[in-house]
Amino acid sequence: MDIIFIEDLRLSAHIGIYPREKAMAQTIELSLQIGASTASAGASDDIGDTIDYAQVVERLRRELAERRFNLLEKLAEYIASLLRDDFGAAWVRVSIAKQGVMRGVRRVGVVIERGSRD
Ligand SMILES: Nc1nc2c(c(=O)[nH]1)N=C([C@H](O)[C@@H](O)CO)CN2
Repeated sequence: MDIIFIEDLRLSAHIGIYPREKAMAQTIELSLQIGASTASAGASDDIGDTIDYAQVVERLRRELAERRFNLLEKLAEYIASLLRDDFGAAWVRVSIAKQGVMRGVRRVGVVIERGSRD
């Protein structure tokens, strides 16, 4: 399994369970590992033969600008489904972190893996 990755993408999102979080967007940090064969693109040198990570970033910016989530878990599932259903990823690891939301803790977050690595 080959991997296309996006590391520490900072996005503005409406996410959280508390009223103050629902009232305004906050910055989340997103890291993605997207499992897909890169062999075709490696042979053809054509962006049409692979998952374009620039398109992934653009799509996520648009989606997060429009949607609201309570939990990081729900957002992670949403992103995993989007990558598999709309971008054709066979396997994904989605890591999402919030920074500075709790006293004494630098980052909190979730990591999920979905799909098959075979
Ligand atoms: N497992 C989770 N725990 C918590 C979440 C979450 O998304 N998943 N969210 C919150 C609050 O929104 C928090 O980020 C505010 O400090 C608390 N626990």
